[in-house]
Amino acid sequence: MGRIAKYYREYGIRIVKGFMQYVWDDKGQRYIDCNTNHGVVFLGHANPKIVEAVKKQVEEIWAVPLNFATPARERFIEEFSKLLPPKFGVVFLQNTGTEAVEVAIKIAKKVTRKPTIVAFTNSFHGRTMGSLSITWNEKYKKAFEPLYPHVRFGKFNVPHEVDKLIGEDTCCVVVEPIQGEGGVNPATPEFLKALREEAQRKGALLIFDEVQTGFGRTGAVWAFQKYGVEPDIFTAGKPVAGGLPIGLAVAREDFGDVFEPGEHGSTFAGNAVVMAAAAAASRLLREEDVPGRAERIGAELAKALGDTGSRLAVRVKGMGLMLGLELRVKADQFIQPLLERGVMALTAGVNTLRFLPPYMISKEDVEVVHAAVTEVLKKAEQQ
Ligand SMILES: Cc1ncc(COP(=O)(O)O)c(C=O)c1O
Repeated sequence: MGRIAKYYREYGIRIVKGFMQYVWDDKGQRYIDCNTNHGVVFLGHANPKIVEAVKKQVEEIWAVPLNFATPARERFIEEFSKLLPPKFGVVFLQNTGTEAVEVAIKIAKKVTRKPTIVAFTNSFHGRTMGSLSITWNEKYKKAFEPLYPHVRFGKFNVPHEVDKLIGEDTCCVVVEPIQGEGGVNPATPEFLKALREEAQRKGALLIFDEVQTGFGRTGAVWAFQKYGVEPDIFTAGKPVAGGLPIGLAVAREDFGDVFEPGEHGSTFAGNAVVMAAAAAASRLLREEDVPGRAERIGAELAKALGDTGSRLAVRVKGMGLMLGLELRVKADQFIQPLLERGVMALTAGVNTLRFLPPYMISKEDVEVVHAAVTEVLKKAEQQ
């Protein structure tokens, strides 16, 4: 029998079931899911409203190429449009976050005809060759060089260097409003405003990568709405189809016809089952005021994480339900002890424990997470 290639750390746990904010292993142990498949399951595991839409679609039709119209895609665009600020009229459908970034870059290159992409320290944009080229951390990309050569990295959150960074050669500036993998680092409003102004001045497009921040997690539907700064294009992915694979770039209306037939494409993009899930997810997000809920319960989780009393804890970072607890020590040593206490978490950067729970996480769950984090930090202090 073959085996699945290994490039992820494994924790010796076999997950067999999930419902809303919880998953269970094959021994019946329950976990509060603050990992959510790196942020994907923000609307909960097997959320009945999404399950219903998927079941119905599976019995009708699964895959239809973008050459033809389908009711599933029509329902998706109708629901998803209600989540878009007026300036954004066009959606480019993909299957993953990294592809969303790739298509955003392709739009910028075609529109501006310039070569250089500006990105930032501690950025993460994906693992295909284009998105990897604008990812900061050497550990992800060293083995695969040479990558796309025309990339200039600037310092994240340093607004006074932005004018030198963005040049006449720049096709686009790509930035996460809150850096996820890089450490849960929110951009400052001054930084995003400086990028907006300078990109405009130099004829470059501003791209916000909202693959991790987007779709309600930060307390707004899109994180940039918290800043009052609008990009030309933004990406989304992870939670948009409730757990099925999706990635998309959303652009200004006038970029809608930028590609000639053949210049861009993707076999699975717009898959009917994914579209049905994404339509249901978009509707649920609006009807249940998911961003509002993320804001309120996120404030409680942030307070709890800031209240461990441990001298190993530095500070809580992030917004809504995208939260990091920065530590004085490496964070990965705490993932296994937290699993043993029924909490799934992630790391971000080297020293940050990251929490990306579903929006329906309860006050009782927050108390369990607080107790588990407090205990594992206390135990580490004593060693
Ligand atoms: C900001 C950001 N962009 C892009 C990606 C890549 O997404 P995917 O793994 O779906 O390709 C990620 C994944 O973590 C991300 O956080």
